[in-house]
Amino acid sequence: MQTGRIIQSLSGYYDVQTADGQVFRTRARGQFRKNKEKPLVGDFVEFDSENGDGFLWAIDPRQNALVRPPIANIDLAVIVTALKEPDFNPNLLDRQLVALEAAGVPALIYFSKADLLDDQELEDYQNWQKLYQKIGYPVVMSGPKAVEELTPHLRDKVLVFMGQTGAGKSTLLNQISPELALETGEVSKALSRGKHTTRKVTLIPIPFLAALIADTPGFSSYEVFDFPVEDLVKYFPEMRAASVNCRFRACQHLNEPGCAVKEAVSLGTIAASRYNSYKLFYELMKARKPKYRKNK
Ligand SMILES: Nc1nc2c(ncn2[C@@H]2O[C@H](COP(=O)(O)OP(=O)(O)OP(=O)(O)O)[C@@H](O)[C@H]2O)c(=O)[nH]1
Ligand SMILES: [Zn+2]
Repeated sequence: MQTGRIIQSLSGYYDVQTADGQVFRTRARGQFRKNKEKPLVGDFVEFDSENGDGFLWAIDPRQNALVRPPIANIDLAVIVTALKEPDFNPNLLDRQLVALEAAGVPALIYFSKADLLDDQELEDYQNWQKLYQKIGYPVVMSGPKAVEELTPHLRDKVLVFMGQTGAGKSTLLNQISPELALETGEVSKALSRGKHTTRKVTLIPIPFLAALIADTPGFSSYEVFDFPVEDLVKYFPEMRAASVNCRFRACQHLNEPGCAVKEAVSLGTIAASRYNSYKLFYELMKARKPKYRKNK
């Protein structure tokens, strides 16, 4: 028995890389299908391989996983957010942050197109940068120092890049590693060609960072949250922290008296924009039709 990480899946085959860099093509054992357990790219697995015929025997417990792209054990998601063209949308950024918090995936915010801002705008955006940094998210602004600033955050990690179309993902990848940008571009083009194209998921190495990056970007615009609305506050770290002081244990931080979250918003220690996102998502989640399918 050997252990390794799945670095590619294609038509029911899983390519597993061992610590010494060797790659073995494997198939999942029938027991996985029976248990409705599906190996994901990024999974650490136990497998054996003889004469090129490999089988997966077990999947190690996952640290986290995303649906889009279907990758497990992600160390960092880089959210690429344009400051201009399209205009910065804090709501969209918060939506992506909440989805990542809910999935247990650490996030870094990359603000692209800072060069398109005038001095006044740049000052405003430095305030956004501070706001998110204070919550605990690393924030990097585009510019000549961006790659240098990003490098320590990316080293040795399994990465997913996400962000709206036109946000600047390819441009950033190109700055980090030109060969990589080319490769991802080609792969995503191949993927979008048609529904009948075989679904392939790959982690591509970035040798100088000793990192791996998913070849497909994460979700971009609208994402339905699939957790109970009561949990929403947990995924706003600064609100979660404040909410322990709410008078009522079941406080939803809307109209309840003695709400420590609203108090913090009025004092300015929690940003109004973040609270607005909370309220908006809350309303959207309340308004959606209940789903009767069992979540597994
Ligand atoms: N001025 C400026 N333009 C940028 C920057 N980043 C990206 N752009 C431009 O914005 C446009 C979109 O950038 P891309 O890198 O293709 O965006 P993307 O996120 O990969 O978009 P999709 O491939 O559609 O998902 C291109 O015309 C880029 O040249 C930046 O930092 N400054
Ligand atoms: Zn409250």
